[in-house]
Amino acid sequence: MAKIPTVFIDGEAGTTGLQIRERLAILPALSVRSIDPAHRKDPAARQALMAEVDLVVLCLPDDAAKESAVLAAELGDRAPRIVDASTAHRVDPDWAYGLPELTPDQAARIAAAPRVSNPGCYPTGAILLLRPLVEAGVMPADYPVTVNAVSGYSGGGNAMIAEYEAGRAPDFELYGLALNHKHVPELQLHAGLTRRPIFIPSVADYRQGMIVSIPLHLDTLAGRPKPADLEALLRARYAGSEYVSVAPASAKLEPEALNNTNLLELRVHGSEALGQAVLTARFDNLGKGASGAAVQNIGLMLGIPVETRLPAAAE
Ligand SMILES: NC(=O)C1=CN([C@@H]2O[C@H](COP(=O)(O)OP(=O)(O)OC[C@H]3O[C@@H](n4cnc5c(N)ncnc54)[C@H](OP(=O)(O)O)[C@@H]3O)[C@@H](O)[C@H]2O)C=CC1
Ligand SMILES: CC(=O)N[C@@H](CCC(=O)OP(=O)(O)O)C(=O)O
Repeated sequence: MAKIPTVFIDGEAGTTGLQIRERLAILPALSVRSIDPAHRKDPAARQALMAEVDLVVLCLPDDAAKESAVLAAELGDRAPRIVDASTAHRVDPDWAYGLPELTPDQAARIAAAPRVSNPGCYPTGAILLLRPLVEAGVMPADYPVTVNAVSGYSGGGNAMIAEYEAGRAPDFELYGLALNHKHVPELQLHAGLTRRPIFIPSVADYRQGMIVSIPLHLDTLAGRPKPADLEALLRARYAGSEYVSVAPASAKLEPEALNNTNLLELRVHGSEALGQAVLTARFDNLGKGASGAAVQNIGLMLGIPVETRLPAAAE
């Protein structure tokens, strides 16, 4: 009988790690190996476990993720394949960008890659909206893009969750107003933009769920498209996609509808008469924005079927 692949989640006790663990625990096609909690921050213990598994998932702060990638590389022939959930390697050309829907051949690239960098939650939505427009020539690569977004507080990991759940955080706030959010470089690179986009995230007092939105003046795009043309372009691009779909425009949109799934909905709202549109992406920041996406990538890399929804949501 073929050996069942083994996976070690480095950072298993964190927000992203726990959710990946829950999703992987129900899969018969792989086996999760856990580290002794007393040694979970010990580099030698982590490296020893890495040497015994086929794949390691890094659910760590950036510096610790960089350290783990070095620990894995030191193993040479015994190095496991890696999925990194942190920001550390998302614009590194030696790592495959873990967004299978990025281009028609990206899923195959991920399946063959030794090292995969899981995308940031906000860029996942923005790139899926923007890249098809840039590739089609409708949006010039130097277009002055603005991306607005709202996230549930789980996006900030254990520390932010504790602040919100203790009632010490505001109901809603904008942040990243110095315009230097850590997601801008990967958003720009993988959307195919030559001009740095403006990105304004916000966080509100609900646990999880995200909306990314991008306003457009249609007369500034090539060919002066109507909202329906943009919608048709996105529909054609994601036809047949298991997780990404194009939904009808709506007057209102709330961020929690896709929680605990790996689904992502794109919409083109707008008015032909006004020559204006707003593109939106709705998804779970912990699902397609993090753990669901990581499990999707693990399935591609190990060539096994996976359940990307949380077990509680999969019934
Ligand atoms: N939350 C989200 O929506 C998303 C998060 N990510 C990324 O995933 C990664 C993890 O984030 P998240 O799960 O939110 O963060 P958390 O703070 O919830 O979890 C991080 C975990 O890593 C542990 N840890 C810290 N340093 C080390 C170390 N040196 N060795 C081993 N373990 C260590 C922490 O332990 P302790 O708490 O004891 O320090 C904690 O258990 C980050 O890079 C984040 O940017 C990516 C996409 C979305
Ligand atoms: C609400 C909140 O604080 N969100 C986080 C992003 C969460 C995330 O996805 O970041 P990574 O994928 O890069 O780890 C932030 O803005 O820093």
